[in-house]
Amino acid sequence: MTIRRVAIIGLGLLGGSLSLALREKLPGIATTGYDRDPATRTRAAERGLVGTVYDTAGEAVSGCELVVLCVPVGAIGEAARDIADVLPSHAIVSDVGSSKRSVQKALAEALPSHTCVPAHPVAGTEQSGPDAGFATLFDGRWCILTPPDGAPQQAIDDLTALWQALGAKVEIMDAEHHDLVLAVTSHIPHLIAYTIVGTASDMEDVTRSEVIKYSAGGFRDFTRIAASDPVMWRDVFLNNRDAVLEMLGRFTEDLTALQRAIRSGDGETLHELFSRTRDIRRSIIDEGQDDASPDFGRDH
Ligand SMILES: NC(=O)c1ccc[n+]([C@@H]2O[C@H](COP(=O)([O-])OP(=O)(O)OC[C@H]3O[C@@H](n4cnc5c(N)ncnc54)[C@H](O)[C@@H]3O)[C@@H](O)[C@H]2O)c1
Ligand SMILES: O=C(O)C(=O)C[C@]1(C(=O)O)C=C[C@@H](O)C=C1
Repeated sequence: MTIRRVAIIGLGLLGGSLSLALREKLPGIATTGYDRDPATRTRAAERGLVGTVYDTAGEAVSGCELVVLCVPVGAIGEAARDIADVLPSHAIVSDVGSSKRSVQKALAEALPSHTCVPAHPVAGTEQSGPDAGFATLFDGRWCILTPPDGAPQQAIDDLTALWQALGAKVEIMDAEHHDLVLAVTSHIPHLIAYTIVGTASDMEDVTRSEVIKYSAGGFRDFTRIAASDPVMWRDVFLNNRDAVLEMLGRFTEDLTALQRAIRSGDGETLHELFSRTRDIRRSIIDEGQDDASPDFGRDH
């Protein structure tokens, strides 16, 4: 199917970036948008994020071939129900949510007769809202598609071609596997950042000005991640509960082993782990340079 018109529901960081990337890289495609927050709709129109911002989701999806839901994963069901009665029957529905199992279920329940192909562009920042988006966010980044069994190949191909045209590399994955992988690579790192910054703040009596004063070091990296949107991340943890809890169990065991090594003065264990993790960091950097990743080296 030729995609001529794309509706974007949710005009924050991801919706805004997707709209700007579409407008810049695929200018032949018309874009429409809706956000449930009136102030966001006004700002999105001022920034020209999409061709037309509508006051209802129904108007935004009218006549489109593709709808992309760019809302927190806990709001996907509601956003899909909002358009269910007016969505053109041939339209493909996708999303950008950070967890995929619950999204797949919510879409199947809300839109049983439509073609739904969930997606997750693994690219973002700690910013949110209609001013946060930028057109190059997806350049050289992975976008993981998690089509349910029986999804039409044509729809998968159309979505793959679209994300590739926006600069992303596409991978197809089972939703369950996606959630397990992302629990380790994205969700638990965020949980650790939220925890360490929370712990430091709870210790304010002891640390007070030192937290600010010395935050140019490793702690500063954690504060960037811990500044990420609270609604988005609340929803990620509630919607990827099983995978996060499973991986958190393994993480806790490894942390306990390190605790034991420190207590018993086992420097060999510490040195071996730290050498291994340094190699991992170096290989990620090498890969990033090969990809010319756009935000590599930004101020973390
Ligand atoms: N932030 C990241 O780094 C990142 C990266 C990849 C994927 N994601 C995923 O992208 C999605 C959007 O995240 P974001 O960072 O753009 O958040 P954001 O807060 O910047 O934008 C979300 C927008 O959705 C709107 N919204 C909420 N419920 C709605 C509804 N029912 N109907 C219409 N609009 C609604 C909000 O008003 C808000 O403007 C989330 O599912 C998130 O998991 C985020
Ligand atoms: O760079 C960041 O700020 C991010 O947290 C981006 C990040 C990630 O964890 O890598 C966050 C959530 C996503 O779903 C995808 C990307």
